[in-house]
Amino acid sequence: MSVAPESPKQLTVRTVPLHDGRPLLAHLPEAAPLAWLRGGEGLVGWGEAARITLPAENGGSGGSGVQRFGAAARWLAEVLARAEVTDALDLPGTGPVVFGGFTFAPDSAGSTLVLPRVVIGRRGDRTWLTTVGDGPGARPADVLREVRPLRPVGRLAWRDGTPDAGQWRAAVAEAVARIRAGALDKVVLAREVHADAPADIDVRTLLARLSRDYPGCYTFSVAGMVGATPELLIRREGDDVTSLVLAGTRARGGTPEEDARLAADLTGSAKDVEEHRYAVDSLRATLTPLCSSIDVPDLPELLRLANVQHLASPVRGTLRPEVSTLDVVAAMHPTAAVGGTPTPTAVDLIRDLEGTDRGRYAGPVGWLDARGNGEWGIALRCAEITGPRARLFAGCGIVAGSDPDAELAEADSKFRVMREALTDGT
Ligand SMILES: C=C(O[C@H]1C=CC=C(C(=O)O)[C@@H]1O)C(=O)O
Repeated sequence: MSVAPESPKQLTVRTVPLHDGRPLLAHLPEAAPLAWLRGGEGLVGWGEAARITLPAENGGSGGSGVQRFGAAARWLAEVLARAEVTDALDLPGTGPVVFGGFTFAPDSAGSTLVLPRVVIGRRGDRTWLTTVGDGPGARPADVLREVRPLRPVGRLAWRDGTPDAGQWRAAVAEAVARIRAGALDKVVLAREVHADAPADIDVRTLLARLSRDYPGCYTFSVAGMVGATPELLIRREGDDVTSLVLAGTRARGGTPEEDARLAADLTGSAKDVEEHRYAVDSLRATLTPLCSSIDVPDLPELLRLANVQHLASPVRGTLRPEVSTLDVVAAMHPTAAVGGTPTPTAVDLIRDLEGTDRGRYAGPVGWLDARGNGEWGIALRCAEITGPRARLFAGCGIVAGSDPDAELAEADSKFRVMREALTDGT
């Protein structure tokens, strides 16, 4: 477990209104930017007042027996206990805020939470600045310095990941065979592709393109995981929670007629409706004991994004008072949109057939404030950025009626999000 060595004993946290109408991204410096943005609102942050990076849990190589969500909750409680907060706004996202990303698998190291030194947030017409620390550098005038302009990514060299496209197709066929033999109902299989840039990638460039092209998605950047996910695991404000379940996908059409045909094909497809139902059923089963009331629509709606269209079910609930946000996140992960049904069998099959560590892909990503308000998505349509390297991920829900070639094409349409964000001139 690593914690930022400079963590001070006492954390002085101040939130003040900010009268600055510029886009939030315009404030972000290039080094280790943190972001959670949707439609111009959200949070950006930088610097590290405190940080935890968790090791693999028991069972993995080098596993430590630390349960990652529980360890994160304990760390957060300790950090918040040291915070002296002055918060003039008292809104979701004001006061101390941590950004976080958890690994998909328990035996994978790297779940990370960061308390930034500076956060700028926006909700409706209100913008605020939160600083952590007492030094002269914590004054708004010092914090809001000019940042370097965004850098282009440069010419990329693309490589297939492991498994490659052919091997992944075979893995999908194997999964379909196991599902037809009755071993499980659904599994989500993912693959990766890699891109090498000529220099360190300016994550802000990717964030700017993602939030421009996917304004309805959650554009995020947390400790190197960068993407624009359409899938909201949980938003909490007070005791109210909302979630958006996605499963079932078609590409967008090149013409309005083709688009409508693909949409009708999706909503009328028994295979996709079944795939979606597994995801809704697993969410309902997980949320019901945590909520005093829950509202799940009978039928999914259509969610249209620039690259794909999905079957989508918005779910609302009221949390029981004793339940923490990280309890909910831990209980919901992995949903059937990224794991499968039944979950334990699906997760075992993912390990057998993918043969690679997903890292924080398909894990919960988001932010949390000291009152328990927060937004957590599932890290999809994303890439892990390490210096000049990008590792992109995309996965597809496999059920008895899945066709490996169609799934390969669907994964490609999901890769488009990050491929285009990484490509200059798009
Ligand atoms: C696993 C991914 O998407 C999930 C979310 C929505 C629709 C999905 C699908 O139709 O297969 C996937 O379950 C991904 O984008 O990598």
